[in-house]
Amino acid sequence: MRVAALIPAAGSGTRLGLGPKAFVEVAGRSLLGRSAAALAPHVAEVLVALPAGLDLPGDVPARAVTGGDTRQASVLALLRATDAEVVLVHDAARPFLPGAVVGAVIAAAREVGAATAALPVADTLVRAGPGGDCGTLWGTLTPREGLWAVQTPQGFRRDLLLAAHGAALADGFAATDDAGLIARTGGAVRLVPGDARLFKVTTPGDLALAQALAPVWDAQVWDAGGA
Ligand SMILES: Nc1ccn([C@@H]2O[C@H](COP(=O)(O)OP(=O)(O)OP(=O)(O)O)[C@@H](O)[C@H]2O)c(=O)n1
Ligand SMILES: C[C@](O)(CO)[C@H](O)COP(=O)(O)O
Repeated sequence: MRVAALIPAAGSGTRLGLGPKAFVEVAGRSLLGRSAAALAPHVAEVLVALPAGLDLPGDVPARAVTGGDTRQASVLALLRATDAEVVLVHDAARPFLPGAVVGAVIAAAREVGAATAALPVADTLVRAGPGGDCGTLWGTLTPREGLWAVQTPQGFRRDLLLAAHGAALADGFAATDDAGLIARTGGAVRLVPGDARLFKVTTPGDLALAQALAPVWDAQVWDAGGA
């Protein structure tokens, strides 16, 4: 089965505040360039959704489409631009992607039809109510067992994901990720162990962390196994 990597990279990076986030560089390489380079060895083609009017950086070996107003719309544009049987959706904003995670997600997507990298939640989760800067503690979500933090890549049989996007479009339903759209249609999604280094660069604090990690990552001091 032919596998394509789909990279939504059309976000504006509002929370980071440095312009279109996929183009922000960490240790001399854009977030998008890092994500695309990690995926390329595992797939037949790489497709990227970009903000309207922007071109791919020269060092990104990929085909570009124009993204939409939301991540979900950008992924749908990517899905419509490929005929690969299996697609791997990965945020440009997650630049440190171990090859072992890519391989595991592809294998699970082939077997089950849908899969996502995820990590078990290790912190206590609370719901905030009004009051103060962050609110006051409203309640603790228990039990913590069974709660996972979802990462990307997420892998799917393309026909399943297209159908799930079609159903969401028809209902005006918005999800924060593609696995959620599959689950909403009643489809099974396999959770595959992700990696702590696969964090999403969302805030200035995340960017500082990425800048600290990049030299070690680039020196390949760590193996590509899960963490
Ligand atoms: N209309 C959009 C919005 C987001 N994305 C992509 O989806 C991924 C995850 O989104 P996020 O981290 O929220 O990025 P931004 O939308 O750029 O960030 P912000 O919400 O802070 O503006 C990113 O690779 C982003 O480029 C996209 O392709 N199209
Ligand atoms: C897809 C995702 O990265 C999984 O955790 C996440 O839902 C994206 O959320 P964002 O608010 O669009 O960054």
